[in-house]
Amino acid sequence: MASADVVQPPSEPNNVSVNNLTFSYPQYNASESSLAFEIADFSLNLPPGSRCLLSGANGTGKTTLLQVLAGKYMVPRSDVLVLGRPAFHDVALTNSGELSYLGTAWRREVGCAGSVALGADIPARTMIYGVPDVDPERRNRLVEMLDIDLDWSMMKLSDGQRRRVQICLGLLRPYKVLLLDEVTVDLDVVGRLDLLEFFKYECETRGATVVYATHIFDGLEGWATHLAYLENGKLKRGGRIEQFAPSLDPKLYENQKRDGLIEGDMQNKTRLLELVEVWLKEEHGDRKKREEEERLNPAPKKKEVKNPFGNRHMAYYR
Ligand SMILES: Nc1ncnc2c1ncn2[C@@H]1O[C@H](COP(=O)(O)OP(=O)(O)OP(=O)(O)O)[C@@H](O)[C@H]1O
Repeated sequence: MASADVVQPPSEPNNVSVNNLTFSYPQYNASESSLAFEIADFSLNLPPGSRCLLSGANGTGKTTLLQVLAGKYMVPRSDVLVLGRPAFHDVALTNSGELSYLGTAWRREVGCAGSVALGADIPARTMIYGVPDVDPERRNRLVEMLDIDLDWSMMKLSDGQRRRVQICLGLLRPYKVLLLDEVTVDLDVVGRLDLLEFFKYECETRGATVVYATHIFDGLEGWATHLAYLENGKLKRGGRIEQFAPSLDPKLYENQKRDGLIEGDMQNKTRLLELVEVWLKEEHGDRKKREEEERLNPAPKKKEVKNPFGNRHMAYYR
């Protein structure tokens, strides 16, 4: 057999693959500002089982990136692949539940079962049991873990209780890629840590991948396997977490915990937080300097060229 005919077993594909992605909002008119927001030349690969912390200052593009990964905006097919398939073009990814996105606007988007409004006077049971094709064991586990009382009236819930029901609805089907845009913010500490533990279990046992954008670092030490730090739409730092500090390796963390080398969680929580805090402060200083330079030497106004093919390469000339 000629060597060209030898079929090599395919290497395990990444669950998420972002390849030189460039994206700007379609309606954005860059002629209004020299500080046009754009995700630029962004690449990131996340293998099965990975848990990626998406971090960066306010307005650096975390939500935008998650929404592009979720297939909410059209980008060229090869730029964003989820499970090897184009996130925008392959609608079966979201329809099947293989790709799941839980964002801040999600309250409104999926906060209903059929025609029942989220705030209606119906029990949580109706909402949760209204989702078809769900493994009853998984449903029971989620209801228990999220400490949901199935008799709760959806009309009388606190923000945190309503959020628990919503998270449950979003996790009922076993996703392969889960995109989280700070959905744990309303949860109490125990609820949040239980949920993080559940995600970790799902990644380790089912090879799922989670991308989690958050400003809350409690409990992330020993949880995240990857880190993506964004600065103004660019991936400033990204990759396996231990490359930023060997002590952040989740396996090392587990071993140290087992051997009693980690005294209390507080010491741990600060390592990751301290790392990102330094980057945020650096970025803040750089931005102030840049803004001052731009104030002293304003750039000439740019003129927009209409691009009939969408938003990928917004072209401008002076
Ligand atoms: N629909 C939109 N149209 C145009 N510009 C937008 C839109 N949504 C967000 N932006 C802009 O894109 C940039 C990135 O916003 P994004 O919400 O992705 O940041 P973020 O990192 O998630 O911020 P935060 O940490 O505050 O949640 C901001 O400058 C924002 O003003």
